[in-house]
Amino acid sequence: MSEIRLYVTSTEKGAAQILDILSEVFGEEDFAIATTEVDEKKDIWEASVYLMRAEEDEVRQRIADGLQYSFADLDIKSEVIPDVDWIAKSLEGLKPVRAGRFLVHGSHDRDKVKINDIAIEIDAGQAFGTGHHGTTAGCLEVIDQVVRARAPRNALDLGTGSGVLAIAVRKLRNIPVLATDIDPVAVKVAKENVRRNGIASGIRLETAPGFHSPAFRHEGPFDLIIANILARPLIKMAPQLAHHLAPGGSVILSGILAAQRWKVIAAYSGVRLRHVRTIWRNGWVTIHLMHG
Ligand SMILES: C[S@@+](CC[C@H](N)C(=O)[O-])C[C@H]1O[C@@H](n2cnc3c(N)ncnc32)[C@H](O)[C@@H]1O
Repeated sequence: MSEIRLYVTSTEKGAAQILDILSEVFGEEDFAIATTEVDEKKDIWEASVYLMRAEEDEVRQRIADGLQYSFADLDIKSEVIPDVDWIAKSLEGLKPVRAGRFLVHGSHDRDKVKINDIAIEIDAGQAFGTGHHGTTAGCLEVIDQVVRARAPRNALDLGTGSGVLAIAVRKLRNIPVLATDIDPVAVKVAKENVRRNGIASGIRLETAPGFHSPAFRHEGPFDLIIANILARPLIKMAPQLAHHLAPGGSVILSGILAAQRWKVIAAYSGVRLRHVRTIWRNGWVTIHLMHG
C-alpha cells in the first residue's frame, strides 16, 4: 500500500504553529510530522503528516479540524511518496524499527531484513540507542536525507550511545566517522556493535565529555555533526559545536522536546547556523541546521 503525505504551505512561523497544532492532534500516535523549508527567500514552508493512503480521509479530516481556527484558509494537499518506507511501524517492544531506509533490528530479527533495507543490528544492552526512541528514529531519518543530499566527507556522532547513528552514517557512505560518549560503558558497547555490523574500519570511538578530547582537532572540522543529547547541554555547547563544523556543514540535533525547540534554534542561530528542517516523533523533535 502506498504512503502519502498531506501537507499545507505557510511561512516558517506559520509552519511552526501548525507543527504544534498537529502534535496536539496526533499525540502519541505513530505519524511522522515534519516542517520543511521550500524557499528560503520567499519564506515558504510546508508542514506535512506522513500516512498510508488508506488513512487519508480520516487524517485529512483531523488535520482540517485542527487547523479550523487559525489556518482555515489553507488548502490541504496530498502527494504520493515513492518507494520510501518512512514511518516506523513498530516503536514498541523490541520489534525492528524502520526510519528512513534503515531497519534497526535485534539479532533475533535478522530474517525481517528486506532486500532494500539498510540493516543495523543492535541488541538492547547497556547503552541508549536501539532505534525505538523517537530521538534515535528521528536522527536516522534526517541522516538518510542529509547524507544523500549533501554527501559529507566526514562526520561526528557526539553522544554515540550504542553507536547506532555512527553505524548508520558509515553504512550510507564510506567516510571517516568520529563517535564519542562521556560514558566509557557506552563506548565499549558501541565498539562491539560496530564490529557486529561488519564495519572493520572508519569509525573511531573515544570516551570524551563534550568536545574535550584531542580527537576532535585531529579528525575535524566535520561536514556533518550529529548530537542526540538533551536541549540544555546542546544549547551550552553551541559555540564549540559550531567551531568544529566545516564551512557549509550540517548539524543534526535531537533529544529535544517539541516545546524546547525554539530555544535550541535560537542558540544555534546565534552561532550562524540556519534552521532547515524539524521533524517530530513521539513528542521529541530532531532539527537539521546548516552553516550560513
Ligand atoms: C540519548 S543518548 C543517544 C544515543 C544515540 N546517539 C542515539 O541516538 O540513540 C545520549 C548519549 O549521549 C551521552 N552524553 C550525554 N552527555 C554527553 C556529553 N556531554 N558528552 C558526550 N556524551 C554525552 C550519553 O552517555 C548517552 O550515551
